[in-house]
Amino acid sequence: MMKRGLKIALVQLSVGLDKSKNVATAISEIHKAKEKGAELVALPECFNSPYGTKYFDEYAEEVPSGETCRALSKAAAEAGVCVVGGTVPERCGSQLYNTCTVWDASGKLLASYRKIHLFDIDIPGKITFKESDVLSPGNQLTTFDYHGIKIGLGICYDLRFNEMAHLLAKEGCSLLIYPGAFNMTTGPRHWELLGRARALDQQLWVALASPARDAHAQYVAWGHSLLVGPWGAVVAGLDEKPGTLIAQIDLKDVEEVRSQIPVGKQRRTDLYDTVTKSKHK
Ligand SMILES: O=C(O)CCC(=O)C(=O)O
Repeated sequence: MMKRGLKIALVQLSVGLDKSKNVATAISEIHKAKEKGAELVALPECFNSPYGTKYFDEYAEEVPSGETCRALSKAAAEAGVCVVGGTVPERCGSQLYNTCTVWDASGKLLASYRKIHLFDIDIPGKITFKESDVLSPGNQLTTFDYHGIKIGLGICYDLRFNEMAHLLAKEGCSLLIYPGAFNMTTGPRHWELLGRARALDQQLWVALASPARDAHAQYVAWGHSLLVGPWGAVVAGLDEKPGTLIAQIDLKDVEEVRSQIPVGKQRRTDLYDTVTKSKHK
């Protein structure tokens, strides 16, 4: 019988300048999460490198041949767990991307997703960030299947784009996973609100995995990794410190809300539509 749920772990890692140490911490937390019963372990955005445009080139690796990918594949196989490998700065020829890789429980690459919406914002006196100074955007929406559940991927700033979440839901996703690293300005204002909004609009589970907060870092992450259910309520969440959230995802909740409040079937697509384009660019 097809499995109806999944126990997932969101690992809120503390990330520093030492790349090998960052990767080693991630691997050790993957094993600990497995021991606590997790079937899928998700890591945060930019978990092998500090987050910042000045770091991406130095920390970048090829996907999937780089050392971080090899370590994730090995950990997934040894622990026997699916790993959503947060993100790493990816080098491909002369381009850099912000990329999430997914590994199945035998260590095989299941999916690879390059952030499609780059984080370019300017809030004077608070935060100015321009990923597009050094990164290129991906051009493809990405889903994968695990234990009979279709899972969609987004990365951080992608969370702000409801059309993307809508298209992933239309592809059949019941869970969207966003490795992310909001900051001390937009984190308290928007992180949870956006996670809940995407879950409520699309009537699916939403998991947000952040690095832990380091008050001395150049970019201070908000933390607060969380899991939102398809009714739009936060089911579990962390504070700003390193930690791991483990929670059960049940497909029954998705089916329940979608049948009881059937907005998915009530859309007036005769008047409007959202269509996937440039899928294979
Ligand atoms: O949207 C935000 O406020 C933060 C986004 C971000 O930090 C990112 O995309 O890496």
